[in-house]
Amino acid sequence: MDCSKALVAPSLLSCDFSKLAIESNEILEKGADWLHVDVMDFHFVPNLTIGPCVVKSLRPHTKGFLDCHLMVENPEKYVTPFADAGADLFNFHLEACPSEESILALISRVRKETTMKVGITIKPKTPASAISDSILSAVDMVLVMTVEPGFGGQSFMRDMLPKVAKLRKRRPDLMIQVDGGVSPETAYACGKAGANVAVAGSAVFKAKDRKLAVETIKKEIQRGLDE
Ligand SMILES: O=C(CO)[C@H](O)[C@H](O)COP(=O)(O)O
Repeated sequence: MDCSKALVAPSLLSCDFSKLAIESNEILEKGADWLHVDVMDFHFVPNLTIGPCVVKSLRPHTKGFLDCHLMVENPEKYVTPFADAGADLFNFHLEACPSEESILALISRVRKETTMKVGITIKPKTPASAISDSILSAVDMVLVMTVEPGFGGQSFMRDMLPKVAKLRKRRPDLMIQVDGGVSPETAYACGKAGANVAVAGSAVFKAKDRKLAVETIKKEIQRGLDE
């Protein structure tokens, strides 16, 4: 995975669920790199969204990279269901795990039992230092939330960017994703801090010109990365 290249992962949370496969493929044709799947269980966050059955239904209809962000308690229970459903990336929350050992064990299990890439996510109140060096060197990606997880359409938390910069300094070769309130206006700062993967829901799916929105976010992330 090349972290010097800007990627845009539109959040399917903001698409029309009745046309999930159509919306997914259309946004890929318009330049999106990945499809971001927001999995919420109504316990870890106060919302209930997509589960493995939906991912399994979508899988045969798209070749898109399914970047699954699990906002769930007990993420270890979801490894087999998401692997069987055809997820490409299993990204779980640090806050959902009781200890560093349990996180490292879960990462190893995903690697041993599946072909999925693995990521770790931190919520706004969790410092970058909560991700130990062992965890940081074991994952393919870190996601720094730039809103409180649970809902699309919230305002971007610019004060999360120093966390991105700290993580980028600790692992220059890592994929770093930002999620929440990312738009053509906020993307440059994300790239400048060191994030190379932008999740964007409302800024893409609610845009009049979705292609332009994807292209602009990607261009702005890349401009920040290149500076
Ligand atoms: O993880 C999420 C919410 O928990 C969503 O991916 C995120 O909020 C994207 O939506 P938007 O770009 O509209 O903020």
